[in-house]
Amino acid sequence: MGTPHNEAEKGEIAKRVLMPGDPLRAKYIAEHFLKDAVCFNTVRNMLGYTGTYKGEKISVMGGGMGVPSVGIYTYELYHEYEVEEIIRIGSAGALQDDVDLRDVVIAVGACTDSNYAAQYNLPGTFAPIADYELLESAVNTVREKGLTVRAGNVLTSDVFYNDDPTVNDRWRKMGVLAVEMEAAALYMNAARAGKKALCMLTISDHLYKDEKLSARERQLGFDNMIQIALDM
Ligand SMILES: Nc1nc2c(nc(Br)n2[C@@H]2O[C@H](CO)[C@@H](O)[C@H]2O)c(=O)[nH]1
Repeated sequence: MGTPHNEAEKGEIAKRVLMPGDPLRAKYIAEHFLKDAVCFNTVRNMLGYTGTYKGEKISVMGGGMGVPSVGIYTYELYHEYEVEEIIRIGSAGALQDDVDLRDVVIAVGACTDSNYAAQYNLPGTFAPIADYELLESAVNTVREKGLTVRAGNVLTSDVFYNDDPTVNDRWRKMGVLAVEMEAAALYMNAARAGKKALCMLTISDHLYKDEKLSARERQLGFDNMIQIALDM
């Protein structure tokens, strides 16, 4: 049957889904970390796979860039495919001096400049937050691996190239750790569906230091985060 964006049949997607932005990373994870991985979606090349890790069924699927894209794919996973947990594994730009390249940032909450929450007609400002059990499990796993983890607020922005150069300074003064473009939509969809979500990010660029990871270092950092998501 499927949906307008996902040709998977019901039952083909596991209860837990890892979600990188880039579908080619979903392919990479399926090929390098999962056993007996089977592709369940090729619509718009937003690749998704289901395989096993240490005997447990798990799926991995790209979510694309930005709130609208992740809003579509995660809504369908929760509502059409009975997915229970979605763990976004992505990358982000650092906003704080004490957040460094290769750090793992776990989004306790996701501030946003997106209008996504307007659909709920709430009498105030909704706080998009991670599921506590997933958060605790991820933080413990990162610590067991001796990696640096920062847990705090992130910014989910709808704009990558902002015409106003001062916006980052204003989020920075509020202690926001990093900026990306998807977490808030995932957290709002999970809250509305009564399901679980977590967003883990590796820092691949720094907005206040002229530092960037090489492609090799970016891949290494991503492998660490995949391992955390699989072992948590
Ligand atoms: N807006 C924004 N998004 C970023 C940044 N660094 C990274 Br990696 N991203 C993420 O990478 C994609 C944009 O390059 C989006 O999916 C974001 O989640 C950044 O400095 N700013």
